[in-house]
Order: sequence, then C-alpha cells, then structure tokens
Amino acid sequence: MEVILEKKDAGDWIYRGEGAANLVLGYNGSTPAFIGKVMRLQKAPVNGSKSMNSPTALTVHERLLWKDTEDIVATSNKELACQLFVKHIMSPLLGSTYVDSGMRVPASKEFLESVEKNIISQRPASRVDAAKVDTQCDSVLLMSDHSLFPRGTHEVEPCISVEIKPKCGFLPSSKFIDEGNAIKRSITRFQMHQALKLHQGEVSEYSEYNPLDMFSGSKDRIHNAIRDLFSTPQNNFRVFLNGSQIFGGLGGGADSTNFVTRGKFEDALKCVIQGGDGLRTMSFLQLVAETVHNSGVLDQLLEVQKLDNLDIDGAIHAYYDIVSEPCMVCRAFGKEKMSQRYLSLHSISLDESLKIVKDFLIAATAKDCSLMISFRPRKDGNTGSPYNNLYLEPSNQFFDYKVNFIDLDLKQLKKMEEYYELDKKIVTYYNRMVETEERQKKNTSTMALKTAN
Ligand SMILES: O=P(O)(O)O[C@@H]1[C@@H](OP(=O)(O)O)[C@H](OP(=O)(O)O)[C@H](O)[C@H](OP(=O)(O)O)[C@H]1OP(=O)(O)O
Ligand SMILES: Nc1ncnc2c1ncn2[C@@H]1O[C@H](COP(=O)(O)OP(=O)(O)OP(=O)(O)O)[C@@H](O)[C@H]1O
Ligand SMILES: [Zn+2]
Repeated sequence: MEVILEKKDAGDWIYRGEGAANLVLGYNGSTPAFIGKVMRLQKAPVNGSKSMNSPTALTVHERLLWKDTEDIVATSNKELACQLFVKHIMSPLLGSTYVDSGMRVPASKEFLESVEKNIISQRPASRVDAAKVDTQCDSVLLMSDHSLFPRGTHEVEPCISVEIKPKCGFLPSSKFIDEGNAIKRSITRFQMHQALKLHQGEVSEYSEYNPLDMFSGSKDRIHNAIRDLFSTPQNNFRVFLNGSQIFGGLGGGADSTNFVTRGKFEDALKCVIQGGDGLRTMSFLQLVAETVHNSGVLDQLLEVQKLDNLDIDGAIHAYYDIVSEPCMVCRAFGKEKMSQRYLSLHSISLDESLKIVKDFLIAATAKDCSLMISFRPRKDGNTGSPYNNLYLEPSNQFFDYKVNFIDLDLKQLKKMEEYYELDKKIVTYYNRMVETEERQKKNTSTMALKTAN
C-alpha cells in the first residue's frame, strides 16, 4: 500500500538543516520505513525574493539538453526529473556507493503546512525571509540519513559525522577566459567570492579555507584544509553527533570558531574520541583528513568538476546558441573582439553546443554539492563490518567510516546567464580590491620615501 504523509505525521519530523533550495528534516517517530531517513522538502521564494527552482517542468531547451537520458525528458514533473538526474547522471559519474538518489513519497498539503509551522522557529531568520516550504508540491524526497549508520547491531556505538562543502577545487585554464578575467587562472573562485561576500555582509570574516588544498591529494594539505574549515566553517563545515548538529551553522553559515565554541566541541567529542582535554579536536580533524585522503573520494569529484573545461567565459556562448538568442556577451564585446576569440564557439554544431553546456551544468552541480562522512568507533577489531575502516593513531582507535554525497541537484539552464553575471561581479570586485591595495601600498611607500628625504 502506498504511504501518503498526512497532517498527523508532521510531528514526527524535526528540523535538521537547509540550504538555499531545500529544507531537510530528520525522523523522530517509530514507523520502521522512516527510521534512519531524512526528508528533503523543496522551498518556494517568499514574495519579492530571488527566484529558485520554481518551474514545475523542464523547459523545451532543457529537454533538448538532457535528450540522451530518456527518463529525465519523459517526466513532466520537475522534482522527479531532478531525482532522475541524480540517479542517471551524477551517480554513475561519482560512484553509486557514494550516492543515494532517494525516493519520492506523496505528501498532503496539510502535512507540508503543519511541518512548516512546527519548524519555523528553528530556521535562521535570513532563510525564513527568503523562502518557505513549497506547499504546492505533492511529494517529498525521502533519503538515507547520512549522519547515521543504518540500524543494526552497533546501536550502542556513537556516530560522528562531518559535512563538507568543498566547492570548486581547480583553477580554470580555458583559452576563452577574457584578458580582463586573467586573475581567475591564479586565484580560486572561492577566495575571490569571499571578498565579495565580505563586502556584501554575507560573511563576517575571510575564510582561511583553500579548496586547492582540499583537492590536492596530499595528506598534509588536506589536513590544513580541514583545520582551516574548522576555524572558519561558514557554510562549508558542520559536525553531527548521533544525528544532532554539534558544530557549524544550523541551516546557514557560522561565524569563525572562538575559544568557547572550541571548548564545547572538545567536550562533545568525549563520547567518541579518546584522549585528554585539548587533544580530541586535533585527533578528530586528523581522522577527517586521513579519511578524505584514503578514500580518494575527492579525486572523482574533481574529475566531474573539471567537465567545466571552457569556463563560463566559453560556455555562455554555447548557451546563447542553444536558446537561439543573440549572444549578449559578444554583443557587449563588440564585433572585432568577437570575431577574434569567440567566433569558433558560435560556429560549432548544436550537438557540440549542447555537450558544452550539459558538461558545464553537471560540473556546476559537482562544485556545489557536499560530502558527508560518518564515523563510529570499532570496538571489536576488524571483523565482519561492511564499512571501510581507519586506524587513528593519536587516539589509538579504529573507526568504521562511510562517505556520501548530498545535494546533487540539477541546475537550471537559465542559470547560465546568472553564472556569467555573478562571475563578472566576483572578478570585477576582486580586481578592484587588488588595484586599491596596490595603490595604497604605492602611496605608503612614496610617503615613506618623502619622509626619509
Ligand atoms: O554560486 P555559488 O558558488 O555562490 O553557489 C551557490 C551557493 O552559495 P555558496 O556555496 O554559499 O557560495 C548557495 O549556497 P547558500 O545558499 O549560500 O548556502 C546554493 O548552494 C546555490 O545553489 P542553488 O541556488 O541552491 O542551486 C549555489 O549556486 P550555484 O552556483 O551552485 O548554482
Ligand atoms: N541525506 C542527508 N542526511 C543527513 N543530512 C542531510 C541529508 N541531506 C541534507 N542534509 C542536511 O540538510 C542540509 C540542507 O540540505 P541540502 O544541502 O540538500 O539543501 P540545499 O537547499 O539543496 O542546499 P544548497 O543551498 O547548497 O543548494 C545539509 O546541509 C545537511 O546538513
Ligand atoms: Zn558569443
């Protein structure tokens, strides 16, 4: 018999977190089919705020783009298309052991309204102002709770999970990058975006995190990246103990880690990491770093991110050909520059343009997804566990671990223009900031020279 979530079920679901597009709830009830699951609900913008995944079906051009994956284009339901995108495109690329595409479960409007009411007080104010539960949806996505291990014989063991949003792990080298944007070849998009976010008040401090360290494949650099994420977690690093968040921003970003947060975290680790005060956090960060390194999971993610090989400066031209609109970028550049650099992109076949944009959007998903790694101490040596394990020297403990990707959502085709605009804004702001700093340095040294004379 098919389950339909009704108003009476809403109380069993508790707030877990959210991003820009979805709300996630954990299960606290006793229905066996829901134990160990989370529910992902789509959000709808509140009046006047920026639009999100609102259309109910794929557009004509999106159908063209994903035409090779029949299931995706056959469905008239956008949420289902998103789920099929994870199943048929992201999962084979990243590895099916790391990806759970979930299952859609019908839900009544009353269920969604009731859930919305129950959780509103726990949501960050900025998220509440931007969006609410989309009560027009008639289903929700049910997926494994990746902050826990599936129920079995190990219930007594605590489970600690880390969520990492690693963002883009490479510097672009496309020949289509405009000269004015050359800085993109040497400074990561994450670092440049930090400057803009700080300027716009979206973050309170620069993140110390460098995605190039995280994706470097070097154990020491990965360790550095993890320590930096712990110092400045923003929305890139969270920790859960037995499914409850113990570190990082709930539903949004977090401020930099201070003495008090460090102390609380060190205390919370007591039940899972052995060691004296002041040592447990260090051991835990080492555990995370070694797991990222040993699992090799980011190598695969990097490959998928690199499907964006032309950069938005190249892919945007293919986009305009797909949607059969005049290229606004070439138009803004003027005829001469266009003929020199971008004509080749406008002379390729439609299938080639489709491949460029398709790969770009798959890469965009890979640059925005997160990784959840869960650990539990393994008491009985090495036998019988289906999970990988790792020995943590500082605490002299073995841990089972599992790795999963979350948030592998399909990006909308119309976002291409937004990507181009945001990229321009990030680079322009960063260039301006560097120029101002250089000018100030020059002025200071001129003044110092004058004083000396
Ligand atoms: O553009 P970016 O790099 O800022 O990424 C956006 C994320 O911002 P952040 O990681 O904080 O920088 C943004 O995250 P936040 O809302 O800032 O937590 C979303 O993940 C957004 O994706 P979507 O609109 O939900 O599909 C993300 O948009 P996409 O670029 O992945 O479409
Ligand atoms: N399967 C899962 N198991 C446990 N926790 C999860 C799971 N999926 C999501 N979460 C939690 O819910 C939060 C929000 O989920 P998600 O990242 O999918 O939202 P989103 O709106 O798609 O994000 P974004 O803003 O990046 O687009 C995550 O940061 C994570 O803490
Ligand atoms: Zn063009």
